[in-house]
Amino acid sequence: MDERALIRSLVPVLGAAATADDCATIQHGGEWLVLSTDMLHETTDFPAGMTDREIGWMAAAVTISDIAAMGARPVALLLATGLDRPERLAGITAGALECCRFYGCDLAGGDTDAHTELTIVSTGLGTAVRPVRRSGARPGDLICVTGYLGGAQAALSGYDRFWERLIAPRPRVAAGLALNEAGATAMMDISDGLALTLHDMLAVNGCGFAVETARLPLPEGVPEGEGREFALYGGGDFELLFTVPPEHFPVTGVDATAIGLVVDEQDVTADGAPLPARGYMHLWKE
Ligand SMILES: Nc1ncnc2c1ncn2[C@@H]1O[C@H](COP(=O)(O)OP(=O)(O)O)[C@@H](O)[C@H]1O
Ligand SMILES: Cc1ncc(C[n+]2csc(CCOP(=O)(O)OP(=O)(O)O)c2C)c(N)n1
Ligand SMILES: [Mg+2]
Ligand SMILES: [Mg+2]
Ligand SMILES: [Mg+2]
Repeated sequence: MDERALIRSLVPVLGAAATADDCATIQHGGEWLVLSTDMLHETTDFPAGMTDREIGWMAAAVTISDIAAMGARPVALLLATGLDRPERLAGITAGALECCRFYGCDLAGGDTDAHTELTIVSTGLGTAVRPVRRSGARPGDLICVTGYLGGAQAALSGYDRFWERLIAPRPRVAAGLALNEAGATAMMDISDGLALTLHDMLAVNGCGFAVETARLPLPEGVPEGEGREFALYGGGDFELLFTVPPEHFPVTGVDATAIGLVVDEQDVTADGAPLPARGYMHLWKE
């Protein structure tokens, strides 16, 4: 059993909307509230060598990234920490606070508990006049990504100069807001690799995604074949994947690359061949 299959099993129980986007959305007054929560564990999410401060930054960043992915502005974050050792709380909180301040978000509360494995749940609130959803892609739109892909996986594979990229994700909040303003039709963040993310988009759109691998922005100094594997199937980059009508791209102030086209045929392809839904996923033993 994998995480995606398990989440799909919730659809008949909760309805499709509960699992359709990076954030839950609630209409409130003249705007929308967006809400996201993410759980991180020491063994699966915090590579050995990370400091508690870096762990705190990462925990806040993954949630702020989901808010950015809606084209929303982060407002407040709650941090629930299950601690294996009580002395870790100070460093974790300092790191999360640093990240929140950087993005203009209030670290407004949380919860503290004892736990065998360090486990952090960060829950974030943001606002948008009109959130950008994962659905909304239209045939003829460009498929684009911000920044470059594969850096976090390059670090995990021994390319030490990408270490910062792995441990200190930089949510693309300003880009998300600008892309919303510029008319992006669909958006999500790339936490689990480009291929899996495109398949997540496919699941909620009535069209398909055709990518050209020669266009992928890759980690500099990594051999091209390896860099492409990292970009397609490695997790932890936290860039934005979005679709946008060609006449609205590029967007001033947003570092992004067009990597393909939204097409009628409901499939994800790379260079014309089906792209497998492979990437970073949590698994359970059968
Ligand atoms: N246990 C759960 N109950 C309800 N909704 C869930 C649960 N797990 C995941 N989801 C929803 O499924 C979608 C996909 O989750 P996830 O892959 O974690 O998204 P993201 O990578 O953006 O955090 C999200 O909309 C999330 O809110
Ligand atoms: C051991 C390890 N592998 C990979 C990463 C890079 N990384 C950080 S968060 C993340 C994925 C996001 O985690 P997940 O629980 O799937 O969150 P979500 O997709 O819900 O945002 C990855 C791959 C890491 N930090 N540590
Ligand atoms: Mg996301
Ligand atoms: Mg999540
Ligand atoms: Mg994930």
